[in-house]
Amino acid sequence: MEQGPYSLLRVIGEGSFGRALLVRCKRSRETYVVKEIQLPKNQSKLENTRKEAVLLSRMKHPNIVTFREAFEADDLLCIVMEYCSGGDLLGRIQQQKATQFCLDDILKWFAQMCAGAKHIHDKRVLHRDLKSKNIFMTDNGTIKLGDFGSACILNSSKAYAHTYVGTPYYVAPEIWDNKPYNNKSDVWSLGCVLYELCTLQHPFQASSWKSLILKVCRGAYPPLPNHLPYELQYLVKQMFKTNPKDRPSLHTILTSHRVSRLLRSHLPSQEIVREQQERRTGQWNREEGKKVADLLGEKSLIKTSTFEGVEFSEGHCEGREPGLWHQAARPTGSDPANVSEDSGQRRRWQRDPPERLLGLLEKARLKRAFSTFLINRAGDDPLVGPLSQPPCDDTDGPEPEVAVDEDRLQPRSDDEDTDFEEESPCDWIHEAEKMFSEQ
Ligand SMILES: Nc1ncnc2c1ncn2[C@@H]1O[C@H](COP(=O)(O)OP(=O)(O)OP(=O)(O)O)[C@@H](O)[C@H]1O
Repeated sequence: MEQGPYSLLRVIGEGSFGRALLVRCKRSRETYVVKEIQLPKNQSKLENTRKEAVLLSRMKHPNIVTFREAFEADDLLCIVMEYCSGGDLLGRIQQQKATQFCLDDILKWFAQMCAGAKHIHDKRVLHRDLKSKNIFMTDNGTIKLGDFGSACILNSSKAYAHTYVGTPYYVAPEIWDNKPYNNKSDVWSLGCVLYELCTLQHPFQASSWKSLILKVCRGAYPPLPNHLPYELQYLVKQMFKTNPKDRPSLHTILTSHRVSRLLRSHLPSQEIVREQQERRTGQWNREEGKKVADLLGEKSLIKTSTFEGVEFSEGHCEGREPGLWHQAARPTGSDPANVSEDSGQRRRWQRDPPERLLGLLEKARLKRAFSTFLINRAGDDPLVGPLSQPPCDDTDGPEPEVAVDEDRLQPRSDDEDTDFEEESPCDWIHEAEKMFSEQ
């Protein structure tokens, strides 16, 4: 590092993927963060990892940590990015001690998070590890989403010793149920961050895996304090819908949700203008998309997903079994309540708690609160997670009054939404089971 264009100031932390360093550019004297990621040995995977890292890092948006450059040193891919001197949001929340944030700050920060995450989703990229620790602040108080793409980079190579899951406290119910990660899974995680901003607490507090997963899968969280506006309470409730189809997309949250007006009044005006321009120029017009799809029929490059008005370019779906899209498609006019029954294995929401997972976790040693969660292929501790195993795994003591997702057995799709899933879902529960059986 010292011989290159940057000099090392200090190590600012070590995450699940490697170290984060604070460096100074020798020429400009500006400070940056360098994230080190271990590179795979296999050549073709190496190329993919490089490409993906750079592609993902190059997303440009005022609410996304800015990429500067990437270079390789030894076996490490080093991604140089903007340094957010205000630190991460988790630190900011912890500084508050018991003093609640004012509503303006909550709305201003949350609106910016949504704008950054929406930008990623518009490009068909999933963050997969949204949490207050991955959300940063600049010295002028702007919110920046960081660390997106790490998950994809990590997943892109089997040479890595891990299968990526996410951060358990922020992971949506469908992930515990081994369903594919989708844009609404990011919405769930942002719901957790919004809840933290509103209460300084995590919505799903638990002292055991079992309790955490059951709470998440039931969508059971202590309600927000009454003094917060109804729109926010309603939004949180919707973001914690256990069925991803019932959660609003970021597009809906920012444009046509009850809370949109409040949020948009807290976004900088340039963001509103930018977004309107993007909508005018870049995005598919729904009517046009439908016409093209009708014309081309089965051979269409554009396929409509479970939800109307959703366009997928097949270019984005390489390697996906084509049949799955057919399973996911719902004819116009069919009853959304039946979608989960009719739409095939991958879309079905299982109503039972994930027994398979709970059984598996009984065997796991658990540690490290709030960390990114990986299935460790090589180690003797296959599940590295956030909670320490209590003597009795059954309860968390008396439950406080909780809001439960009452509608979870009667799914109600948000037909206006744009939905997409990860491209190569990994059956991580199966991976973990295999490892346990080999031990
Ligand atoms: N762009 C940045 N600006 C300022 N601080 C940063 C930046 N990126 C990371 N950090 C800080 O560096 C430390 C390490 O971050 P890193 O993302 O590597 O792991 P993590 O988020 O702590 O853990 P995990 O990998 O489990 O998510 C954290 O304290 C984080 O706040």
